[in-house]
Amino acid sequence: MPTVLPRPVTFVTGNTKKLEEVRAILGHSIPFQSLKLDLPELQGEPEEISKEKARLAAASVLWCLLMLLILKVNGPVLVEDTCLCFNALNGLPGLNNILTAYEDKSAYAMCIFSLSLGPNLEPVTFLGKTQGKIVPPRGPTDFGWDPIFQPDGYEQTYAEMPKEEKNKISHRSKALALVKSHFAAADYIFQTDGSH
Ligand SMILES: O=P(O)(O)OP(=O)(O)OP(=O)(O)OC[C@H]1O[C@@H](n2cnc3c(O)ncnc32)[C@H](O)[C@@H]1O
Ligand SMILES: [Mg+2]
Repeated sequence: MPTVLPRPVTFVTGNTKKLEEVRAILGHSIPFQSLKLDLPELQGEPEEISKEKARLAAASVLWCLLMLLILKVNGPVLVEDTCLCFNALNGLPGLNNILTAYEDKSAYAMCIFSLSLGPNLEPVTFLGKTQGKIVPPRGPTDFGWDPIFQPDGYEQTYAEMPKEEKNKISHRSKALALVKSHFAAADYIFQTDGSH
């Protein structure tokens, strides 16, 4: 039985840069709209989010928020949480300068999308990771920690790369590839009134 979705997928974020990337990566692959809302930071104290597991647990708190958003949006909702995790600090997201004390500068960028299709349906999560290392900042400073993250196999930081290049290899694009396959495989029908 196909699942009928009454609206396009609403991506909720307070971060314009994130939205730009999601838009560019998704293109027209799924019916999509956005809602700018400052989502509460759900992680709590930094120590609590030091482990990937805890991060995933935080995602379950996010599920509750998703339910509220679904009622607000009255359709499928997609949200995303990102972190830059340092291997020397056991996956702890945190300040670049802490790392100067460690020889191991390896890190990974991680993105977790949560998709909720309706109040009675279990949310689905999609995780994308890109391995790299922390370097002294290089490139434009308009998006978070992009200047200090250099992905493995590249001489440029995320910030120095052309956007299309980052969007090909990023944590976000890997997670969104899973979102796209999910939609390609699922039996969803988007209801439209023909006006768009
Ligand atoms: O409303 P939301 O979607 O939560 O937006 P946010 O800005 O709070 O985003 P996160 O909590 O997911 O991200 C934590 C920080 O990481 C930054 N960030 C997220 N994705 C990034 C990326 O691809 N490159 C660099 N910095 C990024 C972002 O600017 C935040 O300062
Ligand atoms: Mg946030």
